[in-house]
Amino acid sequence: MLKIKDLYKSYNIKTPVLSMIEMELKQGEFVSIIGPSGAGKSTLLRCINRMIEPSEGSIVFDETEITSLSKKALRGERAKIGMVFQHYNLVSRLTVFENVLHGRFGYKSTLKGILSIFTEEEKQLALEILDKLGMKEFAYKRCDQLSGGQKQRVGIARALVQQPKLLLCDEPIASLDPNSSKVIMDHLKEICETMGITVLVNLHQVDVAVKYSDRIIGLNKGRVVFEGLPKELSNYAIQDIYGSELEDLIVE
Ligand SMILES: Nc1ncnc2c1ncn2[C@@H]1O[C@H](COP(=O)(O)OP(=O)(O)OP(=O)(O)O)[C@@H](O)[C@H]1O
Repeated sequence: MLKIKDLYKSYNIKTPVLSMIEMELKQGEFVSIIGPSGAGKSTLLRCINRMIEPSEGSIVFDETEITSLSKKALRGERAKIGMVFQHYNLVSRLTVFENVLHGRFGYKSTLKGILSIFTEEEKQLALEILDKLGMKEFAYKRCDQLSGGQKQRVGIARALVQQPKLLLCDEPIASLDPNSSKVIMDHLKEICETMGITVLVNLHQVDVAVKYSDRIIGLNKGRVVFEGLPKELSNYAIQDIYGSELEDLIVE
């Protein structure tokens, strides 16, 4: 359902941040991308929905070449790709319910979006998803009154209300404590397994990637240096992925 070929991205002419990226995801897979800080994980994720413009290469999602789409056509494809952010990206003065409904903007005309006109079905869907994530009782609370873990569940609900085929999660647990992290990862795994939504998640924690993923991709300096099953992630592979950063960690 997603096929990336020969993807390059450089922010300046000198050094590419991503080089020769090749990867494929199947429908319903749970795949993690791991790698040291600056390896290009966020850039890769954001190239997929063109929040960042790739420099070269092909990204075929759901049989559509994403890189050559016009702005209007891209909007339609983006609606099928949900995104979850490390810092949630919620409007803190609005309620949980309002934030979740923002996930429907991709399906609306600009005017209906500005006026926040949503159908009864859309409102029902938002409440059902909040219920699934254990957040229905908070629906009419302002988002600035929530804990980090609760905010992230709202972020996931906003992505799910898009009824996406693919969920891109950019370090969704990097700002959370271990208990909240587990709740979020369990929800993402369940969404993948029960709804058949493909989940691609950037993670800093190797143990979490091993526990939850069907497959792991290791990035170092913008290149894929590992791709395999969690059980294939040997100490050598971890060394390849983390390189000198791993040595720094051991010294500490
Ligand atoms: N807008 C930008 N302009 C210039 N360089 C950028 C920009 N965004 C990212 N970079 C650079 O691209 C490289 C990859 O950054 P990216 O955020 O994709 O890595 P990452 O693996 O997600 O890192 P982290 O785990 O710290 O978030 C870094 O060297 C970063 O400084």
